[in-house]
Amino acid sequence: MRRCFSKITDCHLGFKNSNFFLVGSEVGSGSVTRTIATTSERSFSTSYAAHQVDQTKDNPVSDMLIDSFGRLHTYLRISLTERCNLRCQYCMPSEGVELTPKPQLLSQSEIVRLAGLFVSAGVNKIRLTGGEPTIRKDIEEICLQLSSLKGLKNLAITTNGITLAKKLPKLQECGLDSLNISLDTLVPAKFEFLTRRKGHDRVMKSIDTAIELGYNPVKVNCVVMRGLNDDEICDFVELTRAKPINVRFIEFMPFDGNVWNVKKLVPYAEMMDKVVKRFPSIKRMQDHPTETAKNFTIDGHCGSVSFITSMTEHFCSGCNRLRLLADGNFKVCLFGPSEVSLRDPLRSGADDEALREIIGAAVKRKKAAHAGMLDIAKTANRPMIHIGG
Ligand SMILES: Nc1nc2c(ncn2[C@@H]2O[C@H](COP(=O)(O)OP(=O)(O)OP(=O)(O)O)[C@@H](O)[C@H]2O)c(=O)[nH]1
Ligand SMILES: C[S@@+](CC[C@H](N)C(=O)[O-])C[C@H]1O[C@@H](n2cnc3c(N)ncnc32)[C@H](O)[C@@H]1O
Ligand code: SF4
Ligand code: SF4
Repeated sequence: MRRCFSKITDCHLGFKNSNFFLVGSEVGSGSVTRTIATTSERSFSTSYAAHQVDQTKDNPVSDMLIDSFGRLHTYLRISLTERCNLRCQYCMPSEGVELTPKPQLLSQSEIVRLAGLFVSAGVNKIRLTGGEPTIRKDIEEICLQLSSLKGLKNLAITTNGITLAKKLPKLQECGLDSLNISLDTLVPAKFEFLTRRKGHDRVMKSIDTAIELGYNPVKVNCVVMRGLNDDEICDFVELTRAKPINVRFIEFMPFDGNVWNVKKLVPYAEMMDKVVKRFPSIKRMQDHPTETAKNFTIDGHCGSVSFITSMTEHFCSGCNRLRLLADGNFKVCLFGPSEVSLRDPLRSGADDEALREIIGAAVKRKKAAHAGMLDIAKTANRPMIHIGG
């Protein structure tokens, strides 16, 4: 994706006193180089500057997508369905979740209309998620229509990969640019335990199909849980030696109905200790300031490794994400319970301007960061399967 560095040029990361820091030369200030963010003090006074790198010149970000901390929201996650063909323990309760009746879910044309509104305001990346987005029957048509939106630079999907191998060639033709596939274990029996369903071989096949079709990197999302799959961290890293994949270890997050407790959380620092011992050449890469992941390379590996540290080192100061849920609710933060319906005004005949006002007001109410770890666990929120990650 092409980036326009409208205010900051020549961004790079440095490393000092155990902190990575982002340095940028600012246009219009005599190219003065200064530290604009560190991992320990990624403060909000600097986040606006860091965010300028997320603007594209041909699709500038309108006020509707800028929050009260100056964060530019250029990434929209759309949940296409609340249903899924797996039942992952970390995502949903064993008894399943309450499903919104079909007529109350967004139709294809409603999704495209709302997405068009966001893209015309400056969103340049859309991720389809769910539930499992690939089980939606009209997914190809949705991809085709979204990928045609002027100003959209990247159409991505997060999927469990169960039915992906068969569907991917067509989805690629319909404009799907990037792929994240979830896989938490390399052991088939454990997969069945974790997901309460069979299908490990199908997910592995989907990863290989995605590589064959030229997706690079194929991102592999692995939620790490103590006593369940933390013994497989180095095996996942080993996979990146020969496969052009980016394995992303995700800290286990609490949501309604999942099996989270603090003892099951494996903190980033602990995961990293394991990896460094076995792969001492691991090196931090330059991260984009709005990314969820901290990214690393290892000598001799054609893939890479990342960590998504929502629980122990949040990345809220660089947040550029908004969420449209399958029932048409708009959610400005993954961990925030606050939601507003876009479906209802849309169905009552609201014009684009009225919808923009509702969206803009919700964005302005977005908080600086999420609550502390244990507070998140106590906050009322939906199950993850409704939110889509
Ligand atoms: N705390 C937090 N976690 C997020 C956010 N967005 C995604 N995640 C988590 O990151 C993990 C991977 O999510 P993905 O669906 O692959 O999305 P992504 O990390 O934005 O993917 P890329 O666009 O490829 O970087 C999941 O556990 C998500 O719940 C966010 O805005 N905040
Ligand atoms: C909710 S799923 C939806 C998309 C698709 N069904 C899938 O599994 O990839 C999106 C992402 O959220 C991650 N996820 C779900 N529950 C989580 C939790 N409790 N903590 C961290 N990540 C979680 C999944 O592993 C997946 O990568
Ligand atoms: S993580 Fe994805 S595959 Fe697993 S239950 Fe949730 S929505 Fe389904
Ligand atoms: S927790 Fe909320 S504010 Fe923080 S990165 Fe995620 S969506 Fe953004």
